[in-house]
Amino acid sequence: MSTETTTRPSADELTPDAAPAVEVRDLVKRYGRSTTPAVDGLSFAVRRGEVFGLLGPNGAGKTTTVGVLTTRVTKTSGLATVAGIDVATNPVGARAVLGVVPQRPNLDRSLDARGNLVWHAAYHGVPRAQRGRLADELLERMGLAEKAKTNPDELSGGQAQRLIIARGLMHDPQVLFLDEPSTGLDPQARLFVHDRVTELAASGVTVVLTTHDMDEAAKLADRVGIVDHGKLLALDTPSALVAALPGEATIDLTITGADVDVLAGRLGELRGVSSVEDLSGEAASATHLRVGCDGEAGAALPPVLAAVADAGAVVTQVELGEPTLEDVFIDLTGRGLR
Ligand SMILES: Nc1ncnc2c1ncn2[C@@H]1O[C@H](COP(=O)(O)OP(=O)(O)OP(=O)(O)O)[C@@H](O)[C@H]1O
Repeated sequence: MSTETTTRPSADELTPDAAPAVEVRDLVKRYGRSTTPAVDGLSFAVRRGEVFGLLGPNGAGKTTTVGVLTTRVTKTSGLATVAGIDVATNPVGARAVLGVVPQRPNLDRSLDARGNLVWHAAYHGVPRAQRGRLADELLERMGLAEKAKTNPDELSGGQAQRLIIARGLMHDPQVLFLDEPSTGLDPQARLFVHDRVTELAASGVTVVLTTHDMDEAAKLADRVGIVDHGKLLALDTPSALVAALPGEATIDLTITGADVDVLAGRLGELRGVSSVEDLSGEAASATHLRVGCDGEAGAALPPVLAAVADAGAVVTQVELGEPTLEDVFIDLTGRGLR
């Protein structure tokens, strides 16, 4: 009987430079006497320089996974590495290469904004001569230069969040973990944080973010992993996940003046059209047709509109329905509230 061999070296055998930015393998976390594990055999790897989104409903195990990776939570079993460093056997080494922006603000209220940054740098062994300069640079980058001497209690939620991101960057981490970075932010602050994330990734920092915001994930993440009940359900680029979704793009048409059966028949024969449904209510004065498309709704739209015009009908409303990452999320994790 042959023994099974693996050709791929494990992260702990790789030199730190060649290892993935983050790897979890068969990770399990069981809290206390809980019968169901919060993380249940999770495996995934994040490439260097990637923005990786970890998505999942409430209680899916995202924060726990990030907690293990950032050395705040002790794993039950499995492997978790950051930049090739095993976080369980070398937590100090791991903390030197990672930055954390936690879900709940945890600024030191006995220090002002700049003091929080400088103290964090000192904790991480950044030379004294560099701390002040770095703090000023990051306050500037995060739009907080005016708030250097402000106590965290007097910052708005969005300003505090930006300060926490600055703090996470003070020791020049290779991997930055952002747990729901834009929850509670106004649209400007959210955009600002998004721009900083994109900038960080461009400068070579790997970013792992958890979010409930599907638009944020689709916009920022190179790849996303969808987890539920502590298990990985899917992992791919947002566009590949959407493309693999069973379901289709749709064109909803509201029209008047057509023989619906004839029109539906003609539409059904068009290339790119996979289905035609009559959704008109019995008492409706206009006809509502839903046209299912093989590819993108935008590509099927011109021939559909031409066929409607040929049938002598008038279109009063058109709506394109493209599947989104949110549809993928709901498809995989269901509609039930946790
Ligand atoms: N300190 C803890 N002690 C016991 N159980 C915990 C603890 N922290 C989390 N859990 C449980 O572990 C499971 C996963 O929680 P976790 O916070 O990792 O989920 P999440 O995906 O981050 O959720 P959310 O999106 O709501 O932040 C949940 O069932 C939660 O109740």
